[in-house]
Amino acid sequence: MEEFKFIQSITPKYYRQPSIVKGIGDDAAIIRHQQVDTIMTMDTMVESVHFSEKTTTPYHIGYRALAANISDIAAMGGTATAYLVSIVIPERWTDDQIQEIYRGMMALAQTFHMDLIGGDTVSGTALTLSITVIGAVQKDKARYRSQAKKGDVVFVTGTLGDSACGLHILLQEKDSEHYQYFVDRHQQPMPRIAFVEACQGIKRMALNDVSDGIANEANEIAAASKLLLEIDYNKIPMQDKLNDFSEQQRINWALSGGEDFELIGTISEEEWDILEKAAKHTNTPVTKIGTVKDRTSKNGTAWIYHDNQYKRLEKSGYTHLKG
Ligand SMILES: Nc1ncnc2c1ncn2[C@@H]1O[C@H](COP(=O)(O)OP(=O)(O)OP(=O)(O)O)[C@@H](O)[C@H]1O
Ligand SMILES: Cc1ncc(C[n+]2csc(CCOP(=O)(O)O)c2C)c(N)n1
Ligand SMILES: [Mg+2]
Ligand SMILES: [Mg+2]
Ligand SMILES: [Mg+2]
Repeated sequence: MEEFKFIQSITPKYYRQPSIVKGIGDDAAIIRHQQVDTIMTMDTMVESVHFSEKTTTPYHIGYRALAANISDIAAMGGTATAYLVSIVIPERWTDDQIQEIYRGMMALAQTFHMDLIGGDTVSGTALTLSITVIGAVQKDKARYRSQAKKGDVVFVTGTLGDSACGLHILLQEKDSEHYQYFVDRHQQPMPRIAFVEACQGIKRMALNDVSDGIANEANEIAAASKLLLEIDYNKIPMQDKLNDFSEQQRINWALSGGEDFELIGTISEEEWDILEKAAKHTNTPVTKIGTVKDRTSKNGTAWIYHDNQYKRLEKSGYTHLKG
């Protein structure tokens, strides 16, 4: 499809958010926020790095790419309002497949009441989706990685390792009907926006979303807060069906598999009750998995208790550039 026609085909007929003063159709979009802080985030998904023909249909490529970005808005404690999509389209991709990618994004955008307000279209060699999401959070209510305090509880939402297990099943072409749950968790992650919205009454909370695996994200909170995060391996929430796989696979997936798009955070014991209520209210499983400590020489790192010993939880998740 010709570029102008393509842009026309993905232009929304109306905008859901009143803050959008100008959407698609000019040199750039305009958003007007007055009483709230604006959140901006961008993540990119590339064919054969983040998805392949074996693992993801065009619809799910769009869905997942937008979900990964909305997850970062949730990790800041906000709500997502609008998004911009830069797409690199190789020649062999058909018009229908590209429309399917947009259908996947539009389905999720509808769930979160978001608007597509711009982007860019170019031809190239690997299908690439680079998405910018704009969000909003009550003034001074953003949840930073640096907000952990000594004595805090470390918690995670949902279960960990599901997405990596789903990826394994898709790549190995295992009986995916029996394991459809894991495949769905890989293809259609649900960002925890409802939960963070329900947490608005909480005074202080550190948050990070699980894109690379908690072995990374726990270290990121420890580093930003200049404290030590101690995690008990036996408390990490995992699906029962994960027991069908080896202990080594389970550990790898839960700690370093990534792409679960759950949240890992820290909160004071005093505010835990409010968090539990928010979790119940939004049907979000939450599990205490550790504690924040102040150990001068080890601050900035995460540790894990497993098989009766404490070990450094090395950053072991997915990294794109190897030093
Ligand atoms: N190429 C870049 N140019 C400018 N800033 C960048 C670039 N890459 C990452 N950043 C910034 O670095 C910080 C960390 O980014 P990172 O992508 O690691 O976080 P994330 O999106 O939470 O993780 P993930 O990419 O695994 O989902 C963010 O503030 C991000 O905007
Ligand atoms: C086909 C295929 N192969 C491998 C993976 C696994 N994978 C790719 S990127 C990433 C970390 C998050 O990336 P980022 O840091 O860019 O957010 C992971 C776990 C996949 N999803 N699909
Ligand atoms: Mg990123
Ligand atoms: Mg993140
Ligand atoms: Mg991200």
